[in-house]
Amino acid sequence: MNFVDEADISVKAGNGGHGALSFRREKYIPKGGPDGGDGGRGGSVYLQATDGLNTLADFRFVRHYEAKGGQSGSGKLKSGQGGADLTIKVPIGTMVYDAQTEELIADLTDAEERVMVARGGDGGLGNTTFKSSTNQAPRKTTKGKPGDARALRLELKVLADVGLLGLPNAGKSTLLRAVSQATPKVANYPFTTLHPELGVVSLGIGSSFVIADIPGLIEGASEGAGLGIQFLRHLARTKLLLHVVDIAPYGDEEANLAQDIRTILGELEHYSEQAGAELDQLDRWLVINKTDVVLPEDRDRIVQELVAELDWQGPVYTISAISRDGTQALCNDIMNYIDAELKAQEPQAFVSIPDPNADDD
Ligand SMILES: Nc1nc2c(ncn2[C@@H]2O[C@H](COP(=O)(O)OP(=O)(O)OP(=O)(O)O)[C@@H](O)[C@H]2O)c(=O)[nH]1
Ligand SMILES: [Mg+2]
Repeated sequence: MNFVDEADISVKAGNGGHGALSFRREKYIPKGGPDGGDGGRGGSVYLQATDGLNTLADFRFVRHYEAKGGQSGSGKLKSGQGGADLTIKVPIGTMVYDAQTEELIADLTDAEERVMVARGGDGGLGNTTFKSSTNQAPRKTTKGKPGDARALRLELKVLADVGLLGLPNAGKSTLLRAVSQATPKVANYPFTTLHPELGVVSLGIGSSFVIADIPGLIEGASEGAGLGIQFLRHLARTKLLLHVVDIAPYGDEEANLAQDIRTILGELEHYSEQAGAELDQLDRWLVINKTDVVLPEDRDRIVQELVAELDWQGPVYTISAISRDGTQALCNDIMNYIDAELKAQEPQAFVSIPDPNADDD
């Protein structure tokens, strides 16, 4: 499922420093020649791909980026210092477009790949440059050139880190709405969601992940009941499944949450067998939703009974997606989980093992 995260940013390279107008002034040298230095070049702006980011969420916090200007030249032939370049880190796979012309500037597919998106302005020339046989004391200098300014659109195809799983009407789409800017349809009837939808959850700079909402599953889905199970393949590459459960299915006098949960697990196993996927091996957290419709003491009792009946060993969360009660804590834990997973995947530091046969003197 291709979902494109987008961000609009503007970049401005540094202006060049101005050239200096100056003449040598020293004792015993009454008519010193010109000694005005050139201005420094302005800093350029680069985008660089890094594997530490997986969404464009950070660009919702900072939208404008500016590199430093060059310093002006000065007397004694001193050139102005160049402005420092600015390198903006973007996720691998970011496509960079000029927002005005729609031109594709770069497709940053490799780690550390870098592209200049705004060139720093050239420094101006000091008056020394204009000295000639006919003009020994030029007063001419030039100004630094302005750095490029550009509006950019960044696009990134993202994959879901977390998948929402559950019966129809459990509140999956409501949860996605509560924690991201995505606006999937929510309604009080089964099969409101017909297509998978993704949302970026952003918890601050450098902390974001992607959640996928898919249509609800029902018993027999793996045999084609309801909307079938085809959408489960979208969850195959996620790291974590959130199993969303309605704490008090409306109008269902004999609500049996444990049974509801087993139904979904059964379908998950069926699907994994059929498709050769290992969805049933993914980590799964229980997210008991709609806690606002029961009393707190009932909530705790229901959850305790449920965990005991299922012999559930994994994490359990109680939330109200509609009032956003508990959703922040859930997202924080997901972020920590994903960060820990990423760390575990990083190659281990090289360890050198001493050669036991080496001479030891
Ligand atoms: N009281 C209450 N109602 C909720 C809560 N979360 C969702 N709902 C309601 O439950 C109904 C179903 O919500 P959806 O988010 O559409 O459920 P879904 O799981 O996406 O359903 P499908 O797309 O059909 O699979 C809607 O009427 C929501 O307003 C909650 O925390 N509390
Ligand atoms: Mg839905």
